[in-house]
Amino acid sequence: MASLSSLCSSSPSIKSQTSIAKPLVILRKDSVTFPTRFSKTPSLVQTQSVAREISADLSNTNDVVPKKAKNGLEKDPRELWKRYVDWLYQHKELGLYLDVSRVGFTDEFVEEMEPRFQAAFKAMEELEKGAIANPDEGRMVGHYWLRKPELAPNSFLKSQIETTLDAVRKFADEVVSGKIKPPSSPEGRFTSILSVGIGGSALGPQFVAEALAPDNPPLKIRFIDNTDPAGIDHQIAQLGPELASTLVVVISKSGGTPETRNGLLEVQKAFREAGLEFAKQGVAITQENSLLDNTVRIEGWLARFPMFDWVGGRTSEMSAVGLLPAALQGIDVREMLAGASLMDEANRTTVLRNNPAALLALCWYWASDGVGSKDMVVLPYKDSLLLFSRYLQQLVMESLGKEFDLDGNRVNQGLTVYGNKGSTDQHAYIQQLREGVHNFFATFIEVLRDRPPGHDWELEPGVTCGDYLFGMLQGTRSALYANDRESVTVTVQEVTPRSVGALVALYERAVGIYASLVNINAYHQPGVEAGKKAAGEVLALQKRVLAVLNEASCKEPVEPLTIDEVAERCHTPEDIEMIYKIIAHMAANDRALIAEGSCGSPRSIKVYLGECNVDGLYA
Ligand SMILES: O=P(O)(O)OC[C@H]1O[C@H](O)[C@H](O)[C@@H](O)[C@@H]1O
Repeated sequence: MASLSSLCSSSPSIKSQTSIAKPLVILRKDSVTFPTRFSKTPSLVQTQSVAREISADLSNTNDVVPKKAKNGLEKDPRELWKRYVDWLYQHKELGLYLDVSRVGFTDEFVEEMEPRFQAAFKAMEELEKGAIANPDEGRMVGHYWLRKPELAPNSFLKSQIETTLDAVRKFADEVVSGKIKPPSSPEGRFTSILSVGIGGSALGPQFVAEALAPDNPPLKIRFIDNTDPAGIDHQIAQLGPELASTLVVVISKSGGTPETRNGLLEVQKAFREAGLEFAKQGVAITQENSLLDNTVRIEGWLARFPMFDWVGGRTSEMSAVGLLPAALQGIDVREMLAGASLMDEANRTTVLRNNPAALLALCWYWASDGVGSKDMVVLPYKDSLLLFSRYLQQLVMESLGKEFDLDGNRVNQGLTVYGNKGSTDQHAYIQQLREGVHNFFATFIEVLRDRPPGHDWELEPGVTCGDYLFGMLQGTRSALYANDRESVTVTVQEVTPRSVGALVALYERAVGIYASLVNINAYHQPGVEAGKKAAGEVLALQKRVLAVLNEASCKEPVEPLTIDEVAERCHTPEDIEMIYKIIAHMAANDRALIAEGSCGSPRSIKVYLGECNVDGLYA
């Protein structure tokens, strides 16, 4: 007897690009006359239409059904089943399903949005052909070409993509095999990766490492993704003598990001102190002729791989940025690319119902009124997908969080993303989601396979740990919906390079389509420049404060200055608060005020402050 499990089986894949789905089947054949039209593989449209007939049969009952919720959300279980069947997207070859039935968009809304979706599909088609889809920076947007190089608008780009992929895989193979080895390490091979990068140069590799790294990878990866000295020290301390067999992969598209540069300088210092030659263990992934690229060439590092200006940081997981760290951990990058490519293909259809990325964009628009009025809570019910929401935070919020639209109107757009994992988060903030302020919609990521075949274990008769996890997801989904909280569910068979590649591609495309719906440029990030500029100004002010304090503390007797006087001498009285904070931070770190030779021996700022009556300062 057929069963619902056939919906989830990963039976031999049907060789077709799009979502040929095994039809939904009903457990008890007598509950519905199952159409006999499935003698051949149905197209999705057929499946959908037949599914509509199935659900129509189901709705012919005499049961008393609850009234629809005030906001129009369907609450009748039979109608919900019909909606579930009617709208379920199935990609049979990927074994990936998207359930949008718990988002209450109406048929009228879908009809109303159709022209915008067709425009979005057209824009996406032009983007893939090489249009300047990032007009603010005058750039093409080519991350989809990374998994289908023949899509690239010219042979040079195609060749760059293919050559880089070959070089990444060859290098990784030679490191893992020991053909490329560190100059002096007892193991005689590289055993660790220390990735130095931030933002899109870290979040993708971190997400994929957590999701896909085997229990005993050929090289174990750790990350320096911030300019926190204590964090850097911690990573280097954990490496200890293993620094000698560590491959340092410095990732920076611009090659000039301060945090990454600082991390590199700190790591190079650690290498010097350990008597190791950094260049022989250093690899860079950066744009041609960037500051980092030039450093690599001058210092003769072990290897460098290019980043392309038409790939953004937040969409670089399928470039060398993501593929090199993954391959070094023994992850099958071809499978990642294949999963992404299959998902891309599915997302090229202009039939909204058959386009999973468009369906996601539809749900986002409906749920957040096209203005980000509700947050997207991402809840993967799988430990290994813990970092998916952090990855999506940059992909979604750095793409959609924009002040102006493409016509220059101030829109302050965005879509807030947060979440960790289920069922763990049920013990943290689900209380508020269920009963508190209704300012979100949920995204459940369901992984059907709990453990590798043959490894399952019943912790009570007929029940496994995975059943609990499944039950918690379904229970939370139902409990939220019962209180009118909407959700989508993305289901994959298991966490594999292919399904992870597909998830990355699904959300990259959904962001791009959604951006078209709300008329914004998803591919630039003007807002981050403001923060970087302001940080630079703080450091410049700190230099002036140091000069003023150096001079004052050099005098005999020492010249006590008030905060006001320091600000006056820095010629920026309006920066008095920042000056106060700068001095306090330096005092907390007991910074030396006077460099050797300028005026006596180095003296601690604390000593100087102790000799002054600089009022109001931290102790
Ligand atoms: O890769 P990098 O050039 O070092 O940039 C790292 C990150 O810097 C900025 O924060 C950008 O907004 C991100 O999109 C980028 O991923």
